[in-house]
Amino acid sequence: MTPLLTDDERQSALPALGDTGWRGEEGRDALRKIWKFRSFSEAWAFMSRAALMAEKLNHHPEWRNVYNVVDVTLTTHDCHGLSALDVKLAQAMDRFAGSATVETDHSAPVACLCQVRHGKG
Ligand SMILES: C[C@H](O)[C@H](O)[C@H]1CNC2=NC(N)=NC(=O)C2=N1
Repeated sequence: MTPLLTDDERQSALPALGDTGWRGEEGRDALRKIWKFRSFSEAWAFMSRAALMAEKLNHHPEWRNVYNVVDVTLTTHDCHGLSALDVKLAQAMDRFAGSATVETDHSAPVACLCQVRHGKG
């Protein structure tokens, strides 16, 4: 069983991850980061490297890719929260992502959803 990060471990690891654009995920003990690459090809190259690291660590991301955007959530299902493996994978992903743009504003006001939208943009 993978242990949850202790308060001390959180204090020492999370602020630095916050500085690179990792955020908490609403309602979960999980880290989230959204990268925007220059192309799908660069996004895929990043995902390939991250996938190999995930296999090596036997620790896998929840992620979504749309064109050049990769939206990653890290948490440890085993202990229902953050463990040292999430910190390790987050740090590795930061190395692999290089200078890709980071989107830190994850939420849009719900008011934007009040009108039915028909396709196109
Ligand atoms: C059996 C195997 O060790 C588990 O299924 C691993 C695989 N990858 C995993 N990934 C993540 N994020 N959390 C886990 O608890 C986890 N468990």
